[in-house]
Amino acid sequence: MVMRAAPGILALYTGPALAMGFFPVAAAWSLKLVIDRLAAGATVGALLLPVAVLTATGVATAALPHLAHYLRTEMDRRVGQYAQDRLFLAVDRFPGLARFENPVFLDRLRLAQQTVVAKPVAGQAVEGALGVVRSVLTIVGFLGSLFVISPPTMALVLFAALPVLAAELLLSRRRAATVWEIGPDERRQFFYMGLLANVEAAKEIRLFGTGAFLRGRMLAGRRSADAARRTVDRQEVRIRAGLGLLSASVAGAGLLWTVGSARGGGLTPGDVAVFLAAVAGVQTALTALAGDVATTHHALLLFGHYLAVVRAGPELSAPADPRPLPELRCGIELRDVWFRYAPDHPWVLRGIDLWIPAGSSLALVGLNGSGKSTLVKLLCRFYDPVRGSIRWDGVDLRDADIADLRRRISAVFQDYMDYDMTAAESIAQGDLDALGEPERLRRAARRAGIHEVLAALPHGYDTLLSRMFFAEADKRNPATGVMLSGGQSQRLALARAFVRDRRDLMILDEPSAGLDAAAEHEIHTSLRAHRQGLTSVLISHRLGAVREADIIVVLDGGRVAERGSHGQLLCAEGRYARLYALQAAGYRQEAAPDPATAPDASPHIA
Ligand SMILES: Nc1ncnc2c1ncn2[C@@H]1O[C@H](COP(=O)(O)OP(=O)(O)OP(=O)(O)O)[C@@H](O)[C@H]1O
Repeated sequence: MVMRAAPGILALYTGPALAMGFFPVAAAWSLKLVIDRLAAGATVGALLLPVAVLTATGVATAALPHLAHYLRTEMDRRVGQYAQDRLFLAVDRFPGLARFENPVFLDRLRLAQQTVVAKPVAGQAVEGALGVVRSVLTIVGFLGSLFVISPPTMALVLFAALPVLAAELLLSRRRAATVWEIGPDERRQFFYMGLLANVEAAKEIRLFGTGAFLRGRMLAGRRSADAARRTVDRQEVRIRAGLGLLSASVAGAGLLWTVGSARGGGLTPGDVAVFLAAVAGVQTALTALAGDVATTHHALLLFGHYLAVVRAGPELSAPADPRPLPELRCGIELRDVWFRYAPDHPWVLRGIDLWIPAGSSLALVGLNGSGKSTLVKLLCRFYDPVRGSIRWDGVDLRDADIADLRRRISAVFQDYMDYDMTAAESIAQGDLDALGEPERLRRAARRAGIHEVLAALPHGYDTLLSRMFFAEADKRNPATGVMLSGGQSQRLALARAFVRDRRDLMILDEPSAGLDAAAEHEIHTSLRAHRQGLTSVLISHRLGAVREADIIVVLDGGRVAERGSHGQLLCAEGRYARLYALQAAGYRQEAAPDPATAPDASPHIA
């Protein structure tokens, strides 16, 4: 990845990073030559070269780390950008919703974001790998020096190195495993942190006084994650202390031996200097080597999460040779559709058979949890039926290209989005081609009954519908951004669906739940007027809003309990008729004292 994202920088960085491995050995040998020649009364000319090498290595040792640091930082920036792009490209390509609801996958995604995008793990791996090579160069240079002076000392130093390496590898594996193990605790912690700082949650938290309770839960997650980290830290301290003792013993034994040999005339003063530099240099390089191996190992283990996300294939099958999905001419058929969100979850849809003729309006009604929203999610192919099929003019949705299908659908979902963008951009999310077509945006806004509100904003359609991006100084200036009311935001979501004109299927999942009665009436009248051959599926708990639909389907426990027109269902005197009567009675009772002040003219499912 580094080679793809920053090849030039990597090449530049490799040179100084490796060169630094030679410097300690070159400096030690130059020092030996200076000391030995001085002791032998050498001329200035004979001292010049070793002194020059000593000076040059000193200068390079002082300067190169700064250059290397700059190159490393630049490399991290480029790799971070590349990784971020690749990661979110992969996420954007997941066709369905299942991955976003899978906690294990969400953990991987979070770790990938934290370690590869936000932190330069790839750069760490490269630096670690180069560090390993650099340390090996230093160690080989010094071991060679020790071999010249005393082969047994070299063997002793080498022997002491092996436990250091083994221990560092063990620690690195433990640390990486801990990062994964504490995932659920961290997720819990982030959830509560988000909740405590969330403007939507702030109202309930304050009114219900749940702040301390939520904070307690957040801290419990934190304490549990910290306890796991502390265990690894303690293990690390114990192992590192033992290794330090081993290193000090090796250095002490070596020192005794060289001083004794030098006194006996077996070694020159320069040899003693090289020996001391070699023992210190090998131990420093070994510690660095072990640290670099551990860093690289840890970085690569974490990088595995990034690769798992980037390489995760589509969770919905994609046909090798997709069948074209033409304009809807006949209708959409649900054939014995069974669905549950996971194998260990209960069935949500249980054998739905449904025919939605092209050009008709179908309304789905039913109690909470009866499966209405799930059914429309299947129509958009966010999930596939577990059994049965959904056919678009006879073509099973699984045999068509998903992008083709979605191009033919427009929708307002129950949990519609509020975008922190300008009004124009927010509407144009429905069809980005409309960004350059203000008249299309205005037409959609008019249909959704929000045009007047948007036109009256300080910068009209170019007003930012958010207060979150401002500098402190702009905060008091309403022209920099405004907040819409809940109902106005819902109308904006409708405008977003309307701007996707010329689509075959319009899905409206409670499009008017946040609107007042007059607005709801106006929206439904507008929908009827603009339908013109459009096939629509409407979900609403207000039965007054669905009575005009061509077909009304009552879902109960994931099954179709009744179907027919409003009149037919009333005559059948089944569930629909009972619910309708119940709602109508409620309104009659409320409306009786003063019909003019009745809050809502259409009945609701209780
Ligand atoms: N993402 C999900 N994962 C697991 N279960 C889910 C998920 N979404 C919905 N369910 C479950 O599926 C069932 C049907 O939910 P659905 O949202 O389709 O009902 P609905 O009829 O639209 O309800 P409402 O009228 O409250 O909007 C519910 O029992 C719900 O708990």
